[in-house]
Amino acid sequence: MSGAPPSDSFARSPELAVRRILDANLDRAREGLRVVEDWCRFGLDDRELAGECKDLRQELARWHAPEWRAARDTPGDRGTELTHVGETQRADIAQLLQANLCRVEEALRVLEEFGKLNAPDLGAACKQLRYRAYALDSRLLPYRRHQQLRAATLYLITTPTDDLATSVEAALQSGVTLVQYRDKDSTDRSRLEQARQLRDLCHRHNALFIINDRVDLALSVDADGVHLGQQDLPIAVARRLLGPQRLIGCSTTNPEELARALAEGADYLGVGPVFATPTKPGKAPAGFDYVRHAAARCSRPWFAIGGIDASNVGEVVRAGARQVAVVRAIVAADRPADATRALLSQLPPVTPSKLI
Ligand SMILES: Cc1ncc(COP(=O)(O)OP(=O)(O)O)c(N)n1
Ligand SMILES: Cc1nc(C(=O)O)sc1CCOP(=O)(O)O
Ligand SMILES: [Mg+2]
Repeated sequence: MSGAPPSDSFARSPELAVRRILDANLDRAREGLRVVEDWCRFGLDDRELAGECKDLRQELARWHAPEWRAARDTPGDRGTELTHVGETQRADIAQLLQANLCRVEEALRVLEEFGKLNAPDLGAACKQLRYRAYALDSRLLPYRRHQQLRAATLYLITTPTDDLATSVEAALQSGVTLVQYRDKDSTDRSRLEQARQLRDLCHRHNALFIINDRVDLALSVDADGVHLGQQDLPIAVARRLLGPQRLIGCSTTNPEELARALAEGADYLGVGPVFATPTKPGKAPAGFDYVRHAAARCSRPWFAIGGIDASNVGEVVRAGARQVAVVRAIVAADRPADATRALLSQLPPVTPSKLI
């Protein structure tokens, strides 16, 4: 390194710096917990989860030594102006919760590491608190999945292509938040590899990742759920295998199938085919009457599917759909990003208040 140090932080005593780190991260962890707690209390009406957040906050407050508070120097903190764009906007409650849980977990990890230097008891306590924060995170996971499902207006379903990951990534970057891996032709080895790759991609972009047909594959790659048709495993069998935390979608073509799928506990429905489509050859279109029926009767998220693209999605929305699923309109498009935007611009977003 040459020249003068870039900041006077080099001149601070390491001991003072560590006190400031402990002070800042004790606050950070408690603030994040407060956000999660208020949602559990006022949004979910879940006394037990709210109580766990409160317990964690109080436990942290007990560790906050006066000498660490005294080390605080907010005007001299060069980090207060570092704001990432993602911190000023949250798409929905699910994202807000996820961001705050991450904040808590990160702060606890920092406390654990720096605590090892001059507060080993704090370090050890924060390790335990971090495990409790992970447990809280996984108890909120099903709720976050349902929120995201309800907020997703465009569902991308894949079909094998030369560079599927590139198309899926373009769609994710353009606003898709729900992806289904559907591959009827490949070997299981290749499905496993592709599913892992797409799962990583989706989770990096905070999108839900669903597997078509195969409960075993969904479990193997830790997907968010599975999509089942009328000829696939019954919902009850899939639920036993997947547990209550993962999503199960079910294809329906008429009012009877829709009523049965709801009664059997599907988390969301496919409603179609709206139009005849070469992606599902031989399946007669259910048409707009069935879309209107779903709009009037379906209390859970449902996706109009079959032959939908940017040129006809407006009609589907006018028939009552607010969520649609597509294969070719994105995967076979010359520019998947443009195709995604063209579809999304015609699908009104769900306002956060409707997600509660
Ligand atoms: C969202 C969504 N809806 C319907 C389907 C079709 O499922 P299925 O009838 O099982 O047919 P295949 O996709 O397995 O050929 C779907 N995949 N997704
Ligand atoms: C996979 C699938 N299921 C349907 C159903 O009605 O259940 S229609 C369909 C194919 C949708 O593909 P595209 O967007 O290319 O028309
Ligand atoms: Mg199927």
